[in-house]
Amino acid sequence: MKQYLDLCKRIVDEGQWVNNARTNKKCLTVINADLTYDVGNNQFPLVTTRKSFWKSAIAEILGYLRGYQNAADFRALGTKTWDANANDNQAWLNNPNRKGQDDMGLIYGALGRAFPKPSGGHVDLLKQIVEDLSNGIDNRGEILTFYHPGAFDLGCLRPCMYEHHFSLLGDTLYLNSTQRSCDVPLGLNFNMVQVYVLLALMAQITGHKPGKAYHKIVNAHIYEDQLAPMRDIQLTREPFDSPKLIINPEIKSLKDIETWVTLDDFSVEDYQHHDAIQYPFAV
Ligand SMILES: Nc1nc(=O)c2c([nH]1)NC[C@@H]1CN(c3ccc(C(=O)N[C@@H](CCC(=O)O)C(=O)O)cc3)CN21
Ligand SMILES: O=c1ccn([C@H]2C[C@H](O)[C@@H](COP(=O)(O)O)O2)c(=O)[nH]1
Repeated sequence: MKQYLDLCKRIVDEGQWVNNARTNKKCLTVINADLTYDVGNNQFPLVTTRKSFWKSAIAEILGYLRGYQNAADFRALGTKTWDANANDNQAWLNNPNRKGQDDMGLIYGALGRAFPKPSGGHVDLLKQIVEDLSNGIDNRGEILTFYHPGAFDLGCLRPCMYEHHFSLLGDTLYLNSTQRSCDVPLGLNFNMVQVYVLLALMAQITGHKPGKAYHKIVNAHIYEDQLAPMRDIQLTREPFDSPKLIINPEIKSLKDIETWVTLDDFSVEDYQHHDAIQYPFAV
């Protein structure tokens, strides 16, 4: 939580204004931030200086792992966070590749679970990584990537957290996640939860202890209409101790994640938080 507040404060104090053409909004921006989450010691990085809708964040990462590409599937899992990008962005509505209401196109898991090979066909990156790690193999390239520049015009948004690299040291699993662009008031509140949950789940289904997750952010920004609530409300609040995340131990395989896991398989204990803050969302 302190790392998050330090980053928010750094943007407020040192950020530079950048015009963003896609959203037509100005962003107060810094370059490079490195956050670390101690998953092995259950230091769940949930924001406490406002109410965080952590279930929505977990629904998003489950949807990515399942390769979803439709906002209705994300809603069925328990989050509406993809509705606006699928249905309200004019550039995507005008794109001939959009296949109707709720279509998000070829993004995130839709790519990572079926990454096109130059020689033809696809590779399921996640399945391969789970197989390797389950057999104790780390080939120094256990990389789940969602980044395919050749597919940008086929999806509603380029992936923000675009790469997850897993590593084994003895019986402990580590994760390095990379994010190219970060909406710190809204997106990061979710992305911290997602990096944590991804390592915890992957360790659980591959039979390893979770270690640390390292989260690299390149462009970290606050949109102009989010600055006042961040600076004048959220940053004036004292954080509470971090809560604990409990994951159903019956989740034992990638198939389990693909077939029966729901948000009921996750719970948070001892979550003390300040009141909710509604931040504007840039589509
Ligand atoms: N501008 C922007 N920021 C983002 O963080 C973002 C995008 N676009 N587009 C793709 C996804 C969608 N994400 C979202 C979308 C909405 C919320 C949101 O509205 N959060 C509210 C309420 C969530 C709820 O009730 O479930 C919040 O207070 O956190 C968060 C992340 C993250 N990503
Ligand atoms: O997981 C996510 C997804 C998206 N974001 C934010 C970062 C940016 O504010 C927008 C994406 O806009 P681009 O013009 O494609 O950079 O969404 C996030 O923080 N986390």
